[in-house]
Amino acid sequence: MRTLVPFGPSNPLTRLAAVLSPAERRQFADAMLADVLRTVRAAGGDPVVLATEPVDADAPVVVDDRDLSTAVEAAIGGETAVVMADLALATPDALERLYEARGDVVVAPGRGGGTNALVVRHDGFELDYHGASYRAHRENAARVGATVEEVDSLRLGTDIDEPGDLVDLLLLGDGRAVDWLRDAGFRVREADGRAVAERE
Ligand SMILES: Nc1nc2c(ncn2[C@@H]2O[C@H](COP(=O)(O)OP(=O)(O)OP(=O)(O)O)[C@@H](O)[C@H]2O)c(=O)[nH]1
Ligand SMILES: C[C@H](OP(=O)(O)O)C(=O)O
Repeated sequence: MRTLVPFGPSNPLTRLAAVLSPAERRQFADAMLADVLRTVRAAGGDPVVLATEPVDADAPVVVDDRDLSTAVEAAIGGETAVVMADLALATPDALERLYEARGDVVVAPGRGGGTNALVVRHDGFELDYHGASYRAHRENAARVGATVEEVDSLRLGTDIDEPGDLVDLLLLGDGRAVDWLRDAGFRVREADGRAVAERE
């Protein structure tokens, strides 16, 4: 399935600014993008990077500097998946479940109310990313009479946004992003019975 992978490489991952420098955030974002592209291909998908500026990537790149929802809506055509570039825990199995779910709209919600992955098979469906986009996308589907299927997946539901997400990647990840984190000195430490990510 054609799979758009939105990517904003200019000052990415600002919620990780407390633990990564601007240059490190860009390197880490690139590593996660590479992992997502590889996983999309392994699931049988056909990735297209939808970026705000030209980037080097192992996939065709479409450049559109308009806001995320406008750019995704313009790039969708026919049956299209949208998989965020910060889903560094995504596996081929999880993406296959997304592709195989029926429904005019298929949503994999992210923790905190986001829409981490989508399949759109309905012409009238409007995109509304940021904020509680999961809720907005369900409402937008209902408005145009589109059926919605939800994919309940830890690996699609865990986007890497905040320092607290890094422990999930260190424990469950398997790719360039987790290698980058380890090379940067991040380790899992147990503190008061909880696992936390810490930089050496
Ligand atoms: N094409 C495009 N992709 C975007 C844009 N904004 C964010 N993205 C991508 O959409 C996905 C989810 O966005 P966020 O979680 O907000 O990522 P981010 O902007 O790097 O991180 P924050 O600065 O912490 O919000 C990531 O893959 C981003 O690279 C945009 O304006 N255009
Ligand atoms: C783009 C946005 O990502 P988040 O900021 O929730 O990670 C969303 O999923 O609507």
